[in-house]
Amino acid sequence: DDAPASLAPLLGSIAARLDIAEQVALSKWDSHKAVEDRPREQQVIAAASALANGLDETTVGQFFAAQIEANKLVQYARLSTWHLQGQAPDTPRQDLAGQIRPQLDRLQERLLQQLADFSPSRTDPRCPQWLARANHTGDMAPLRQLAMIRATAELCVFKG
Ligand SMILES: C=C(O[C@@H]1C=C(C(=O)O)C=C[C@H]1O)C(=O)O
Repeated sequence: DDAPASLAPLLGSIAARLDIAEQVALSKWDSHKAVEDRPREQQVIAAASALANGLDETTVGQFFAAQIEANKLVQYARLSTWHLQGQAPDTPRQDLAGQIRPQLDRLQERLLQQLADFSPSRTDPRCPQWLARANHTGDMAPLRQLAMIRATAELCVFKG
């Protein structure tokens, strides 16, 4: 009952997108901008739908909405910790519009390709178990685990 080979690369790219949330949160700490930016979210989803890769728009929209929700979850958690500490880490910053968002954009195509590759397995009854196993591997930080669970929440499709 091993997961199909297409799952690990998809989860790797989902995690890579979540890694970027750290930089996003730092940028928002500095700028005092809200975590949530609806117009930007709509752009992200529209751009993904345009690439589509043979996937239907509902699937693409739902998948990227989940990535965005997971990304915000990481940001809210980081900001909360930094408020508690009264400071954010003194690490090098990246520019949101000039560097961070272009990085997120560059991940889109890879995510879509990997989602398309995994697509035939989405309706497999073992799908939730494959994901659960992947999301409960020993060494994952609690916040990363929660974010991965959120990001993959709609990946499996239940039929019947
Ligand atoms: C990552 C950001 O923060 C939030 C998450 C987004 C995303 O995951 O793409 C988009 C907009 C924001 O609601 C951002 O502002 O770019």
